[in-house]
Amino acid sequence: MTRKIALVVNPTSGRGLGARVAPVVQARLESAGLTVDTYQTTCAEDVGRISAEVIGSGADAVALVGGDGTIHLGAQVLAKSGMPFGVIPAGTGNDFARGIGLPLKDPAAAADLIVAGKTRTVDLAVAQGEFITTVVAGGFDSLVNKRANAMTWPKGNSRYTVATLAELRTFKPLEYVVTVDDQVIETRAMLVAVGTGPTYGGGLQICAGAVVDDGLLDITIIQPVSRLKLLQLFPKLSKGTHVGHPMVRALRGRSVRIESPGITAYADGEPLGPLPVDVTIEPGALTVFA
Ligand SMILES: Nc1ncnc2c1ncn2[C@@H]1O[C@H](COP(=O)(O)OP(=O)(O)OP(=O)(O)O)[C@@H](O)[C@H]1O
Repeated sequence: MTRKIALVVNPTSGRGLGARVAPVVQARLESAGLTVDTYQTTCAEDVGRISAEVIGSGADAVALVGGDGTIHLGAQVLAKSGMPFGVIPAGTGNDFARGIGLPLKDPAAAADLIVAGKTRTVDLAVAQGEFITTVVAGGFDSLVNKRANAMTWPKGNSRYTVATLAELRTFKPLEYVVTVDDQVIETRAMLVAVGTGPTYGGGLQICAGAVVDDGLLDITIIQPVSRLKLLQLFPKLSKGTHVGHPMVRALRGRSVRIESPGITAYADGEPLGPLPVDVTIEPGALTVFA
């Protein structure tokens, strides 16, 4: 019997990349003999609504075209549904896709994984009643995000560089209480991150070494460092060479509470809400083509 795939496209992801790659993916799936129903989302709510409709519609699988925001929205209804779920990376960050080892710049190759039909299950974090597909973090990076979001200039990623430099001028290490399972850690830190996968921010290995299906959360505490050291840390995060550095404390656990007054937590690149935040793990919650 012909497999039927629902292709849910966020055309705005990756500043329009989603719209451009969708026809390529549809053609690839159809040429492999699959039946494809394509749905273009018109707003954020459409991603969950359409994914939910598709689960009961007789489709064999869903494929989402988009970035981490789109995957986050889709995961809210696809998690624990058992519905196999394909990802065509089309965002600016694509950290979920990176974490499960998908081809990031080759939509046809990502489509081929759906054609091949091999699936695996991956863990999701849960925080504030939402499934989180990559990383929850709060600290220096929250303040940079907040500042960057309030800026109208410059456009694009350079806004984050400007915001980082501006925030560095006044930033002081924050007081945290981090509870990992039964272990309570009271510490000053630059930021605390909790992830099921290794990266956020488009490849920064904040939870380097996180394994997406080990049933555990990876916790990173960046200890207080000088402004210069913090600036030096960011390029290291891209390469993952910060691992083992004395300023980086790494732990693993099944539940985490992050507390720090006045700090907003971010999850999958979007604001999640003010700390404190409790994070738990839902092992094997998503079934993905990979
Ligand atoms: N038509 C639309 N369909 C779906 N989402 C939309 C739409 N318009 C705006 N959005 C919003 O776009 C956000 C960004 O999408 P997404 O995260 O997939 O792309 P991105 O930001 O380019 O990639 P990344 O998060 O990987 O950096 C979504 O979280 C959603 O809130």
